[in-house]
Amino acid sequence: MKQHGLIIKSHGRRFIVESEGETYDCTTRGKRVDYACGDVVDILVQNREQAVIEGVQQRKSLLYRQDEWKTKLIAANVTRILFVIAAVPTPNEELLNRCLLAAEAYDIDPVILVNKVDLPETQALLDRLAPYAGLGYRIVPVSAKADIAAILPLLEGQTSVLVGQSGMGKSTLTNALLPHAQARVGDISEALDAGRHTTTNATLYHLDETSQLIDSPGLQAFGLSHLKAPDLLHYFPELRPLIGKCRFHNCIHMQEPGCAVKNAAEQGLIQPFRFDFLQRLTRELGNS
Ligand SMILES: Nc1nc2c(ncn2[C@@H]2O[C@H](COP(=O)(O)OP(=O)(O)OP(=O)(O)O)[C@@H](O)[C@H]2O)c(=O)[nH]1
Ligand SMILES: [Zn+2]
Repeated sequence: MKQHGLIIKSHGRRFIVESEGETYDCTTRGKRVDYACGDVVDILVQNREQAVIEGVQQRKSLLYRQDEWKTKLIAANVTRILFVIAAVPTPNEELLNRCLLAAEAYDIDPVILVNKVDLPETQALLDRLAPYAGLGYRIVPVSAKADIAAILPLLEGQTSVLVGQSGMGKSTLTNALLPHAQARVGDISEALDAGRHTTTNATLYHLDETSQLIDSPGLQAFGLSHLKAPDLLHYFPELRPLIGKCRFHNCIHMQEPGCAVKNAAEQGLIQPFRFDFLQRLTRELGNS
């Protein structure tokens, strides 16, 4: 029997799918593994516990992670990205910028969660992030250990994902947000959960009827190779007004004369880090 389901857990080649009140351990056809937590899939039920994924419904969004070797899927159909950053360990601004760009490319409203506000070093980080608030990004200070109330309204009616560098407090935040949801997914058998710490790519938890939270492991880089260099200005809020202002319509803002973006950078109208980031990304996408 064919039916729709929601992937709530991905473990390499296996997926846990929720469908019509039941949970199935699913394999895929052939060698196909390009499914992600949050995907709505077509499944063929085989018995009470097993099914096969036959295809995937069109996605509203798809986030990728990238390591030295390859790109993998993080989560699908996410509507809210919560980027977790903290003063300790040293935050990676490149990762933040890649996350913001991935969000912009899908019109997802990203929120920068500044965790560990109890640490004295946090003020310096908030000062460093001020330019991002200037670009319109919401910055929400929290403490996973003391007070997470500011996060709750951000989750309502959304499929949210917490992402960030290892050590920023994602697991602590997730545990604080999930006391109820943990119990709800408790009916997935222990066997399916075995190896969770080594192989689970992501898990989706139901917070309430309309809100989900996807938990994914710490990541080094967002995969952005699906983007096209000529589209990049659309994803930088501060550069959008310059679209169409360069002398050459196909300007990629590297060496071209009459480049409005380069002129703006020279006049200090763009944060140097953001301009460098645009150029780095243009080179990266050009080579891919
Ligand atoms: N002071 C302080 N420490 C925190 C806070 N939240 C988390 N931590 C600590 O930060 C460290 C890392 O937290 P985790 O939740 O394991 O971080 P993570 O981002 O999930 O890291 P990975 O599991 O490696 O991806 C732990 O020692 C936590 O106790 C906080 O609000 N304040
Ligand atoms: Zn240009």
